[in-house]
Amino acid sequence: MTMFPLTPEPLTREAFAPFGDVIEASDAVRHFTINAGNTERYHDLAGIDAGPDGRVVVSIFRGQPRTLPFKVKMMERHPLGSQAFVPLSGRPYLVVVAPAGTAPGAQDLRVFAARGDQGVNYAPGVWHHPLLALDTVSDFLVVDRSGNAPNCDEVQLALPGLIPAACPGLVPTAP
Ligand SMILES: NC(=O)N[C@@H](O)C(=O)O
Ligand code: NI
Repeated sequence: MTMFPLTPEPLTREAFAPFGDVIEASDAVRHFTINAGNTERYHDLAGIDAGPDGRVVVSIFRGQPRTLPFKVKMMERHPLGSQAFVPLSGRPYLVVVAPAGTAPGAQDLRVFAARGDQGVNYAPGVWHHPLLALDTVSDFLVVDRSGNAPNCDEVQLALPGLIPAACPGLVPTAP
């Protein structure tokens, strides 16, 4: 089985903008001091969307680590709402996305290496691979939609993508 080589890239707000939001305490986002100077608020970081008939829910995903090299054989999307992942374990992880719309092929995938202090929020309908924790069992706070209508479409990739063992974009968590 041939596979399509995928190259991880560092996660930045700009690069991830076509797919959603990056959730991080960066000087590039609006932030201001509150609580009589004790606390800095990094404000309004992600567009949380549960749609007209959904409810926003907060969960914790405890992910088992994936082994690299990793074959990306499927992708999924949530057409009715956004889905945000914020790491609680402080460890790097991988994010694989493709633009909302037509089912992606391996050549449409983007792979981002996220630091342990960066979260992501997938906009509704953005194709993504399910959680890709690395190295050790990792917890993530997840903010997404709960509702009655089905909200998870899956697609199998005719040609799998391959994430290499040595991910140049994987950087240690910021000090
Ligand atoms: N199925 C589920 O809730 N998780 C996936 O949506 C995922 O993106 O990890
Ligand atoms: Ni998902």
